[in-house]
Amino acid sequence: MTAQTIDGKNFAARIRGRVADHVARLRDERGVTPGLAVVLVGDDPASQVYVRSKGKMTKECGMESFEYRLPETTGEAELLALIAKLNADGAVHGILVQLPLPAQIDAELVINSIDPSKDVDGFHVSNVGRLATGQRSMVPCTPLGCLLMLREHCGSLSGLNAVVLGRSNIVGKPMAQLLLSESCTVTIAHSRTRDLQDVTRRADILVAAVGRPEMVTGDYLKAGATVIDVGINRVERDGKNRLVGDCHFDSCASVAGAITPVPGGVGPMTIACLLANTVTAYCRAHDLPEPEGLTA
Ligand SMILES: NC(=O)C1=CN([C@@H]2O[C@H](COP(=O)(O)OP(=O)(O)OC[C@H]3O[C@@H](n4cnc5c(N)ncnc54)[C@H](OP(=O)(O)O)[C@@H]3O)[C@@H](O)[C@H]2O)C=CC1
Ligand SMILES: Nc1nc(=O)c2c([nH]1)NC[C@@H]1CN(c3ccc(C(=O)N[C@@H](CCC(=O)O)C(=O)O)cc3)C=[N+]21
Ligand SMILES: [Mg+2]
Repeated sequence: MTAQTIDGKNFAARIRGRVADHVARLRDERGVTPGLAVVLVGDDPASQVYVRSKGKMTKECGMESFEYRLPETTGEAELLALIAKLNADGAVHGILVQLPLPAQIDAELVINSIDPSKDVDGFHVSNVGRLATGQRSMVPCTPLGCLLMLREHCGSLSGLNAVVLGRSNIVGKPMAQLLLSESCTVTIAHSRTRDLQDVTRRADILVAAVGRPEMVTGDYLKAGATVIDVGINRVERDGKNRLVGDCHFDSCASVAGAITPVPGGVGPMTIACLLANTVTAYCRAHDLPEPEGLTA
């Protein structure tokens, strides 16, 4: 038996199409254009790729893209001043500060200085708290993308056993919150979890976000499980640089019912959800109806 591949690339393109439709309607009916500001500090090559890709897709959806590239040596005060300016800018509806930040900058302080209503990453402590308490919030893009794929593939998630592998603030924890809101029975596993395979083998849904290339093999899975592979790991194989997930695709695909590939799975969905969040932020700021099916 071999698992169905969940095509995140195709799904993401459909989401961007719906975002573009919504943006076109805002322009035609109100003469307005949502704007997204992306701030990159330093010159990490992978971050540059993502930021370029985000800017390109923002424009393709008809929105305004504002890009800020600051040197690696940028001070905290300078970055805070830029964010204060973007918070006050009426043309900017979403603000994303690319992580990780250089060591001299306190990332927590910077994130919490973003106006929560413009925090399209959903990392501000106010959005984290609102998500955890079931209040309307901006939802982190990667977990939101995973949720949309799961809803599309599984329908109702109610009562399913979900195991989230990883407990980071940007993926694991918000993913667990979203699955809990869908009435899954949620287990969060991490590096101190004992008998990990016994835990993951109970999962109807497994979300892998560990940052360990191909760690999850078929032995970790219950037959027929739905596997969402968040991992983005650059490895050298046969002298070539390749991108692999946290799951060993072939061995997982022989046990799972469905699985997302890397590349072409969660990654493109993350960017699509960033664009969706920008439109959602615009609509909330102006008391307009938000796009349907693109929020948690
Ligand atoms: N597709 C996308 O859009 C995105 C992809 N990513 C990718 O997702 C992956 C995870 O990212 P992120 O959450 O930021 O990573 P972090 O490094 O912040 O967190 C990794 C988590 O995995 C746990 N872990 C590490 N090793 C093991 C192990 N051997 N067994 C069990 N648990 C383990 C850690 O446990 P502990 O807490 O105990 O240390 C930690 O909770 C990375 O590959 C990253 O590149 C990230 C963001 C977006
Ligand atoms: N403030 C902030 N918000 C983020 O959302 C954020 C961040 N910082 N820092 C880095 C991580 C990582 N991330 C990815 C987005 C898209 C792909 C993506 O599109 N991946 C393609 C492949 C791209 C390639 O070939 O490199 C794919 O999986 O198919 C991957 C990873 C967002 N992140
Ligand atoms: Mg830092």
